[in-house]
Amino acid sequence: EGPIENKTVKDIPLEPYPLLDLFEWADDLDLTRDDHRDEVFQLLYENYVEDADSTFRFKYTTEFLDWALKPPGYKKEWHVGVRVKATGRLIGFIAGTPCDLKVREQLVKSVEINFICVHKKLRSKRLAPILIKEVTRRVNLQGIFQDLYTAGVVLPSPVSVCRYNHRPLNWSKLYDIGFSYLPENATKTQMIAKYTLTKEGKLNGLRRAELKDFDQIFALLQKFQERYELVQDFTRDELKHWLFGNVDLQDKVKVIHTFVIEDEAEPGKITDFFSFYLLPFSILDNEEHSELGCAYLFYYATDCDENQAALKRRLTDLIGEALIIAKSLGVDVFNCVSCQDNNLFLQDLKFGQGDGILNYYLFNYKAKAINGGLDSQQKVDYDTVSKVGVVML
Ligand SMILES: Cc1c(C(=O)c2nccn2C)oc2cccc(OCCCNCc3cccnc3)c12
Repeated sequence: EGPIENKTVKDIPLEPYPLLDLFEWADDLDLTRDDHRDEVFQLLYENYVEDADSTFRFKYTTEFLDWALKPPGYKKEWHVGVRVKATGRLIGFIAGTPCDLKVREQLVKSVEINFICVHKKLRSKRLAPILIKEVTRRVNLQGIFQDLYTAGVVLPSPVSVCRYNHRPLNWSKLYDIGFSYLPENATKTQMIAKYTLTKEGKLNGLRRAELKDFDQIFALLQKFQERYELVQDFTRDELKHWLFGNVDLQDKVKVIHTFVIEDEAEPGKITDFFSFYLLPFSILDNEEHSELGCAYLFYYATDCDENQAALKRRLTDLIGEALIIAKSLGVDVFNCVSCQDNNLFLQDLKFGQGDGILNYYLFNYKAKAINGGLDSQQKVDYDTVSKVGVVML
């Protein structure tokens, strides 16, 4: 296992990749400027569609982009844009963000590539491969030669494959918009009852995380993720950003929500934490509903280290709390991927398997395949846990 091609910075072209004559690189792009951030927002909002039949489109907030695109150590050169020369209009974008990895204990300095987007009207111009080459060139110039990215499409040799899972929180709305179906042997009342949550969870000591908890959260996650073969090697500042984001944001526009369990027997001691981020979808063709509230499970950890059965019970209770909180925030569906130890709680918490597959790619690094929690038919294997600890946005 290791890098495939050992390039050095001096092999890397200093000039940007050539573009078709009517385009130019947006070298001035600076996402600390509201006008530039809003241009990226607009491009993604109108052209970055997740589901195949264009029923839904990600409903970005600028707060989401600020959080996702500007973690500690980010480089503005890695926010790569393409403009139409004649009009200055932004029509292409791709982002790289710092993401040091550990692949089976090997430290791999890498960058996470995300948000690749080309304007709908310019899809056939082979711009996407040039965007990937250009952001890779700029990352290489900084001495980083490995990239991590995920895609629904199958490209040569993913390092891991995971599956989407969905937990309805507002079943009747998901049914109305055609996302959830009514099984033959069930009535709508029964389906609504199936997904109804209790008002309170089971765990005492649950509260929102505060910055004073951070040291314990950091230590808890470092220890917890020793069980995985692919993890992000967070600095303290990075994890603080990913779990607390802009601490001064009101709950209403907060993107990232992090909670802790404080040990009743030992006040001040944090035994568990979990987090999820909110990223709604616009519903494109439904007069009754215009938006779908989505929460995505993010990082979590527990100090429960007895046996698999105890861990299963603990994680089920912990993420069960996340469902109740997400529901109280108006979320309609709680999403997670078959990574981390998620397979332990998917069934008991009534997650359904999605038809979305998430391939993890590690560019320019040869690694034996890492268990993504799926069986040979790429269905969730509820009897195994994945060895993937990295949660991609
Ligand atoms: C996307 C997504 C969906 C849906 O498409 C969906 N759920 C309900 C209705 N729909 C149509 O369901 C998931 C389940 C697990 C992980 C997921 O996504 C994992 C990756 C999420 N990426 C979000 C993101 C991050 C950065 C930039 N843009 C988008 C998803």
